[in-house]
Amino acid sequence: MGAKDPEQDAVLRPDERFRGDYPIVVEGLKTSFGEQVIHDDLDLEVRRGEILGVVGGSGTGKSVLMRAIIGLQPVDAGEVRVFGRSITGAEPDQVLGVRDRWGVLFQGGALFSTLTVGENVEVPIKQFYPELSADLTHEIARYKVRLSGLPEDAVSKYPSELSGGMRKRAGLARALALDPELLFLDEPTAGLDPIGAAAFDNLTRDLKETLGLTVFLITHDLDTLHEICDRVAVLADKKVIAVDTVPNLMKLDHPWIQEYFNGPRGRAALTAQALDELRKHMDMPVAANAVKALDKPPAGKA
Ligand SMILES: Nc1ncnc2c1ncn2[C@@H]1O[C@H](COP(=O)(O)OP(=O)(O)OP(=O)(O)O)[C@@H](O)[C@H]1O
Repeated sequence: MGAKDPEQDAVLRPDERFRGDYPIVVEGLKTSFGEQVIHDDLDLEVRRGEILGVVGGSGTGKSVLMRAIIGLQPVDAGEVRVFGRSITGAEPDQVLGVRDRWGVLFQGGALFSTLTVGENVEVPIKQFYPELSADLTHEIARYKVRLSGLPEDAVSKYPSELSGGMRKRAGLARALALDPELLFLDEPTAGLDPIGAAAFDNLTRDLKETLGLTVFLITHDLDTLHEICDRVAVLADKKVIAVDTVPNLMKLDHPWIQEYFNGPRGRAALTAQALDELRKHMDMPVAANAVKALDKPPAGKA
């Protein structure tokens, strides 16, 4: 548990990266809207350097949990600590030095429609580093847009001029604006075609590996869970009922988990992942034959 780690609760200097084991610790969280209790005694720890997938049925409170962690959701009970600092009940200026260490891609991107992509990325830079020159701010924004896999000319485009996939990447560029250590992604591949979704997954994994990010990733996308998540947290019954790797979760005897991971869509995602692995070894006849067999559409389908 994080409290035993001497680095866990150390106060960070602005130039220092978090070195504790758990950048996010949630203990005994309770949230509600009026009479409707969303979370009750929920615990969660996110490990440094992992991509943690967060899944659960619609309305189980995945987005509300993310909002509670970043301090946008009032909390009835419990505590949220990010980089060892308590977020619950803290005034915004008390968590300065923490808020600029995370980036958030909200569902739908949440870009300002009247600003260009570049200007959108500049917003957090200007907010947290107003002393930077306009030239340097533009340059950083341009770099983040390129890092997110957008072409150079996207910098001067408005969100309405971009495809859905490009808008997600623009939202990601803004989330990366401050060189975060922690990235929150709320359903980043929703609405993308499978090729666009796979490309976004690859980008997330590459960024995690090259920038050393910890990623809190809400998703319904089984391919994403199989392909890039180190562990997955399952929300049900107002709590996180399990956190583990996908293969370990699949062994659990919970009805929702079984239906989700071992149902037809879960099995299809697993087959797709197996095919990807086998395609890397097509020089081996056994792999080539297996790909040929598995790639056939099921009987009765065109
Ligand atoms: N601002 C709000 N006011 C009242 N109820 C809310 C508000 N935001 C969320 N809720 C309720 O909280 C519950 C959890 O919502 P949340 O958006 O976290 O679900 P989710 O697990 O992210 O769902 P989905 O997978 O459909 O996006 C839902 O019942 C929702 O109606």
